[in-house]
Amino acid sequence: MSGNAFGKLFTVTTFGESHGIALGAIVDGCPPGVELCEADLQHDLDRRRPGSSRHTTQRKESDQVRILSGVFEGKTTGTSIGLLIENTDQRSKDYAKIKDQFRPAHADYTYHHKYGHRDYRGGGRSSARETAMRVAAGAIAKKVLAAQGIRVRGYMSQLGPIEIDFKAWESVEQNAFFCPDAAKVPELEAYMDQLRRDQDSVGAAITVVAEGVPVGLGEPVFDRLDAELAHALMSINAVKGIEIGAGFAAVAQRGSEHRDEMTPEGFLSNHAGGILGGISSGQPIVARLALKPTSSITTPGRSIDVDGNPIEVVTKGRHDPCVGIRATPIAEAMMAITLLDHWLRHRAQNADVQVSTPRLPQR
Ligand SMILES: Cc1cc2nc3c(=O)[nH]c(=O)nc-3n(C[C@H](O)[C@H](O)[C@H](O)COP(=O)(O)O)c2cc1C
Ligand SMILES: C=C(O[C@@H]1CC(C(=O)O)=C[C@@H](OP(=O)(O)O)[C@H]1O)C(=O)O
Repeated sequence: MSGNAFGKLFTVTTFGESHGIALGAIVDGCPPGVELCEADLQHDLDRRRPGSSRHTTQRKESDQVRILSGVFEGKTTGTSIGLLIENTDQRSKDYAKIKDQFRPAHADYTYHHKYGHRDYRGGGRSSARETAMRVAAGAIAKKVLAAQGIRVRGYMSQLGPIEIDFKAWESVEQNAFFCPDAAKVPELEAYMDQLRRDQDSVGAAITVVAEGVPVGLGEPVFDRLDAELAHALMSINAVKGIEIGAGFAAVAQRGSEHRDEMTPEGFLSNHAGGILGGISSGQPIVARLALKPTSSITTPGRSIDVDGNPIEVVTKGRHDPCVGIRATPIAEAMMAITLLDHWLRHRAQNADVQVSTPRLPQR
């Protein structure tokens, strides 16, 4: 196992390099009888796709997905779903100059030492191009969850130094940033335009929210839902931090403030982020991701080559000046995959559990 699979009952395995022939995924554990077609996956793939605004990499991929197996007469069969996206716009010559160099903050140095042989074209397997397949698999998970009343959505909550308050879900899909505050978009655009002129990159934060999650998903000890969510979200390229609910702000809170008090009408706050004891509480699950700035920039930086000589690296080519701009659909996908896996596990073990205590209304 080369660490390319995720999940226990609903599992996702991916293959393919950024400049190889194609990317693919094998999705196992999807319940049978789910109506599924390529269009169900394409919407989220289009949201993630490179080259769709001037603020992202200019690599132009249509990311048209094909369902190769696991669907018959428009419905999932319960067997492995095979997915394929062809690469069509590789420009491997961009990487010829840095083939024997290590870009600081990319995976070149670690892949070189781990494997002794690496596909330098586009970073090979280390490229975030791989996340297209997670988004395709995540769209399947979203569809199954939606039938259970569970909805996973995300938005950009910070771009570099610019903090973004949540205003409206409707705004999120109406700009290139997944920004929930339409009034902030011109500031984000101006910041990105200056950043490109500066030949630099910047980090970002993404917030992902799952609503309608029933109480009970998760496991009490090792596979705690928060631990598995952190695993899933941290496995996205360039993610350097995850918060659930209050996250690191909990450090400065007092117990009397942090605890989410309960009334028969529901919880009065959600500092827990919808998870208590590793198990969903029925409140919205809220996670925040910190993404680092892109490593591939044209500002010269010090590094070494494969022979250990000091060099100056300048990475030309087509790169995202802020990788967080395209990360929202990826984060949604990883949350949806994790939740569906736990939803199936919970159903398998606890479908017959009867509790006479009423459940708190969701708010
Ligand atoms: C959506 C997305 C797009 C990315 N685009 C680029 C890019 O254009 N250039 C680049 O150098 N890194 C890009 N990255 C980040 C690299 O893939 C990542 O930094 C690299 O794999 C090293 O892994 P690490 O940052 O997780 O340690 C992107 C990441 C994401 C999530
Ligand atoms: C291709 C995608 O993003 C790529 C992610 C990436 C990286 O290093 O992660 C580097 C760039 O690759 P290339 O130099 O081949 O264009 C991005 O364009 C994609 O997301 O589909």
